Amino acid sequence: MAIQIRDVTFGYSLKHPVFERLSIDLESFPAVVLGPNGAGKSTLLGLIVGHLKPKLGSISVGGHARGKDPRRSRRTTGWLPQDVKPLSGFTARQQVAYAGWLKGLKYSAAWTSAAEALESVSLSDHAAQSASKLSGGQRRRLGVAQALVHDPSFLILDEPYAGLDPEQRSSVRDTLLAVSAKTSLVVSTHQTEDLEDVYAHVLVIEGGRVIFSGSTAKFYEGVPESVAPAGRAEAAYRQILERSRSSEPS
Ligand SMILES: Nc1ncnc2c1ncn2[C@@H]1O[C@H](COP(=O)(O)OP(=O)(O)OP(=O)(O)O)[C@@H](O)[C@H]1O
Repeated sequence: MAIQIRDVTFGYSLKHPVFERLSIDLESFPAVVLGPNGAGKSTLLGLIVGHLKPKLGSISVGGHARGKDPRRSRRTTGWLPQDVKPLSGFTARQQVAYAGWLKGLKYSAAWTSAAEALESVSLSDHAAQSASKLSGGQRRRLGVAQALVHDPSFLILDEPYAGLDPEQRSSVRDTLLAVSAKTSLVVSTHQTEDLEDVYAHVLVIEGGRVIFSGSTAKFYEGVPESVAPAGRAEAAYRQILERSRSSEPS
């Protein structure tokens, strides 16, 4: 179950493409996408999900071309965008069930799966609460529940840890570890502390270019042994950025 991106060009405006002839193969999951602000992480995930359309090139997810069968894409892919909007007048469980129904579940299955999805992100206690009254962190977890309610083959999460306190982060991380056993997970994050525990593949992008794509072990290559475990991912990331910047023509 791979994700293949071939010669993709995409921009929000014609003058400023975010990606030009971008090609990426993702075959090992969970995969994490790292990169500075504005690197193109959310745009890349939006293209993989099919929420954005490439101007040129092609994207295939699990052997199926994106854009050919939108209903199939919705059924097989779960998506957490950066901004999770509460639906006015819906409880948390109703919102998650509605997301499941939109993705092809029957009403009763969506209702049952919504309770399970809320449980997996530790939101069961808020299932009957109005979605618009959830805190920022709770809303983020609601978004994760919405993304996984229909048991998708691919789960694409844009900054699932944003705005979460350490306890909530650890709860979402445990959820991701659990779901990664049965779904191909792609996560964009600035959170590198748990990288080694969760991800098999690391992708680093900067300025719309891939500057690293490889196994987590390869990502750490060259980090001195003297660096403490808590700082190793950050050191590896900085090393890749510095290497890429110093090899750019001035
Ligand atoms: N809706 C939009 N309209 C116009 N330009 C956009 C839009 N969304 C993103 N961009 C631009 O596209 C580029 C890539 O942005 P993107 O949000 O994909 O980066 P990112 O790596 O996810 O950043 P961050 O870490 O800040 O979330 C940036 O130059 C950004 O300004």
